[in-house]
Formats: sequence, C-alpha cells, structure tokens
Amino acid sequence: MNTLLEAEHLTKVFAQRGKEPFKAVDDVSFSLQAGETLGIVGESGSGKSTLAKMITRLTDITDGTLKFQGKDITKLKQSQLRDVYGNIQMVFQNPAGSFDPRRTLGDGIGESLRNRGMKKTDIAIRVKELLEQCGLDGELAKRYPHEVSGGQCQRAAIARALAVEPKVLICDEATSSLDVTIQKQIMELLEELKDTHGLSFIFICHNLALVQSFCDKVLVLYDGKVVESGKPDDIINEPKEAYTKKLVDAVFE
Ligand SMILES: Nc1ncnc2c1ncn2[C@@H]1O[C@H](COP(=O)(O)OP(=O)(O)OP(=O)(O)O)[C@@H](O)[C@H]1O
Repeated sequence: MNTLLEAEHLTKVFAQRGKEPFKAVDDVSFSLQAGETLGIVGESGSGKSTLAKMITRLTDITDGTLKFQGKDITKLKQSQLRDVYGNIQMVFQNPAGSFDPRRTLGDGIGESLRNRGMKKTDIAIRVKELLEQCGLDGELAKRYPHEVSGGQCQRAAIARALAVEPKVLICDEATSSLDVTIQKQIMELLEELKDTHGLSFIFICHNLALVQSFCDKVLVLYDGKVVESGKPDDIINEPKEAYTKKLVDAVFE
C-alpha cells in the first residue's frame, strides 16, 4: 500500500486571552492511502476545519505527528512547506471568497504556476486546460469571481487546486454553499478527477449522505475527538454512538 498521509495523535490547543486554553482537536489519528477518499464528518464546532488546517499547516500542530509519504512534516517551517504543499491542496466552502475579487479567475488559477517560474504564454494555455478539465469554458479565465455563478466559481477553485498537480485534495465543505443540483454536479466532477488525476481526497462534510456515496472510510468527530470510524455504510447502517445516530437521522430521516 502507498500511504500518503499518516496522522498520529494530532492535537490542537488554542490559547485564548483571559480564558482557559481550548482543545479543538484531541488525539486524532488516521491514514490516507493513494487513491483513497477519507470523509470527516461531525456537527458544527466538532473540529473538522481545524483538523484540515492542521493538515495543510494553515495552523500549527500543538501535538502529535503528521507524515507525508513517510516524511515527518509536523514541524516544517513555512519555507520548507512549499514542496510538500504542492502535493496537498485545499478547496474551501465559499468559492468566491477564496479568490481575490480584484483579479481574474485566470490570474488566481495561474498564480502558483507563476510562482514556479512558468512562462506567461504557457500559463495561459495551462489555465485554459485546467478550466476545461473542470467542465468550464476556457474563456472564463478572463472573468472576475463576481462575474460567475457559485458553481462555476467552485469549479475554478478546483482548477486552481489542480494547477500544482497535487496528490491529495482536501475539500472542506466544498459543496455546502451550493444548491442541490450544483452540489451533485461538483460531486460528479470530483469523482471524475479522482480517476483522471489519480487523486486522493479528504472530504470534510456534515452531510453523511454525500460521504456515503463518495468516501471509502469515514471519521466521525465530536468535540475534537474521533468517536467512530470505519466504512460509511457500516457507520450509517449501524451507528455505535448516539451522536453518530443523530447525524445519520438528520440526513436520512
Ligand atoms: N483560532 C481559534 N481560537 C479559539 N478557538 C477556535 C479557533 N478556531 C476554531 N476554534 C474553535 O474550535 C472548535 C472547532 O472549530 P472548527 O471550525 O474546527 O469546527 P468545524 O467542525 O469545522 O465547524 P463548522 O462545521 O461550523 O465549520 C470550535 O469550538 C471553534 O470555536
């Protein structure tokens, strides 16, 4: 097996001015194999986004270890993280907010390529290609974020994440702000990209139905802790914890 990510006992404690420190993620362990899709579910405030930010090092890890392809990346400095994070990209919930409103989508998608020294003409070709791979017309590169729909903007955000050819894509509630039809289309796109780009996913979501159709395995988070983990079907059909049962009932009732 080709293990991409290995997290052991990940813990995040936020210092809070004038208050007790707050443990948002508490002793979370998991692994992600190549080609695998790991779902992380839990109610609001359970620590899902904090965990995603720890994996992408948008926030520091207080305790525990994180390895990428066997290499310990827990304490790497920002300057050392660039190579690793070409391999791990993130797509967020609010697509428009993830682009600079003053720059075109093409500019945003091409930024990482510019940073890597690609020539302007090659960037334009690559950006068009990426947009098309994500089901958009290449001409959309000229538009600003407010000039496209939410679904189109999320496709562009996925195109931007793919620009650096990552191995792992972390989707943090990436379809939650979209209406159901568009949500379905984005899920179909992700499914397709999984095969065409050989991607592995960490799919963060509060909707167990989406996790069931997309993920190979799932972690259920509650108060920063993993309360249950396994195959989505098993967890949905036979939830062991009352908390998980509540999450299941919320979607399937
Ligand atoms: N910078 C911070 N300082 C203090 N507490 C924080 C900070 N960031 C997050 N938290 C707290 O950590 C807990 C987990 O938050 P997190 O955003 O990870 O939850 P979540 O499961 O992603 O929720 P949602 O589904 O609403 O996005 C929450 O109680 C939140 O208030």
